[in-house]
This record gives sequence, structure tokens and C-alpha cells, in this order.
Amino acid sequence: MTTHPLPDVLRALEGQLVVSCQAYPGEPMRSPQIMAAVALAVVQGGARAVRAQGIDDLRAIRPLVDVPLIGLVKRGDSGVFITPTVDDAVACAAAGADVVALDGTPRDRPDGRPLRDSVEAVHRAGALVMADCGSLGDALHSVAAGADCVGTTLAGYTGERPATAGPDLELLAQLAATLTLPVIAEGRVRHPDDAAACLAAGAYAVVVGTAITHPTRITRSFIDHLAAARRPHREPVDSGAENA
Ligand SMILES: CC(=O)N[C@H](C=O)[C@@H](O)[C@H](O)[C@H](O)COP(=O)(O)O
Repeated sequence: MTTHPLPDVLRALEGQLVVSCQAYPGEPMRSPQIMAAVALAVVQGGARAVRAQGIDDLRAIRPLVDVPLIGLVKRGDSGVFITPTVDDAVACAAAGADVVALDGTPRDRPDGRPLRDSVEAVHRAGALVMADCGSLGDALHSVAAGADCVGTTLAGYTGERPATAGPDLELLAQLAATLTLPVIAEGRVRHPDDAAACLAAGAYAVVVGTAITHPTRITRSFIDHLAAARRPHREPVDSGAENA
């Protein structure tokens, strides 16, 4: 439940779909131009905001889309890796992010500074903060640090909660019932039904990444389904008709 007057950027997202456009190191689509085209394509499809990773990608996407841009920088894939430092957060805002997504956990950050420092620096730069959280404790920490909205982005990735097959609806409902700022569903939203379930659980908006913008993993999910569905090969039965 949201009770505070919200900035326009967040108000525009209520009940809407945000699409995360990210390619990972070494992947064929890892290029700012390609991610910018993907971002434009999802906006044409109705995404009301784009989430993107990396300063070059943000710079390439910014002039192409007129929806809010949620920016982050990823450094590695363990510990605090989503926009881990104050400098990274400021760089995202300078590259055109309206909202800077950053790790909202109380874990030690690589620059040794508290979450609050990143939040305040983003606010000074004129942007908002989405705190990526993995638990209720993270979300409460983020709210205390001044975040403008929280996401379930890290649910299942910090060791505090199991990685559910789909979105962590239990955490989502818990956050939505506890907090008075927007709670954004993110992580393992694989199907439109999952997205609808997130809204029903209290999400303010829903972020979908892999299921829309990662062709390698989408293809692999079809391959796995086919492998499971394929019947064991059987020799055709010889009816003996041609000898009759
Ligand atoms: C945990 C982490 O690193 N999440 C990242 C955050 O930006 C991205 O790798 C995810 O793709 C994004 O959160 C969207 O989630 P999904 O791709 O499951 O729809």
C-alpha cells in the first residue's frame, strides 16, 4: 500500500510492466547498440519503463526512449554487485537514469560506505533510488536509508530466501503489506500469469527480464520442454500389407 505522494516517474509505473534489457559478459547481444534496439522494441510493445545495465547501454538507450530509465551497473556476480559504490550510482544518474537501481542489503559495500551515502548521492544528482532487496530485512534497511521504492530483485540470490521457480510471491506480499512505498516485483517472472500474480500479491509494478529479452535462455527453455515431451523413438510397425 502506497500512502506518500509519489514522484511522477514512479506514479507512471503503477500497475505497469517494466522490461529489463540486459546481456551478460561474453554474450552475442552484449552491445549498447543492440540493447538500445531491444529497449526501443519493448517500449513499442508497451513497456512503461526500461531497466538497463552499464553506463554505455544507458547512454545508448536514453535518447531513444521517452519512458523512465532504471539504470544500474553490475560488478561481478557475488556479494554486493548491483551498483555497489557511490561512484557507480552517480554515474548511472549522469548517464540518464531516472531511477538508479542498487543493492539494498545491509552487506558491506566495496567502497566501504553505507547504503545511505549512495541514496543521498543519487538524490543530489536528481534521480530516484530503487533498492534491490532479497528479504524484508533488506527492504526495511533500504527504507531507513531513504530509498524511493524497493524491488524483490535479489530474492533467492542472497542466501536469505530460497530461489522460487517463479517470482517470490510470499516476499512480495510481505513487503507490500509492511511498506508504504512502491514494491516492485522483479526476478523469475517467466510468464504473463506470473506478472498478473505479482500485481495480485501487491506489486506496484512488475519487471520482466529474461523471459522477454534473453533469446538464449528462452530458446533453451523450449529445448528443455521438447526434450521432456519427446516420445521415445519407436520402430514403425510392419503391418505386412504389401505382402497381402
Ligand atoms: C539477480 C540479478 O542479478 N538480477 C539482475 C538485475 O538487474 C538481472 O540479471 C535480472 O535479469 C533482472 O533482475 C530481471 O530478472 P529476470 O531476468 O529473472 O526476469
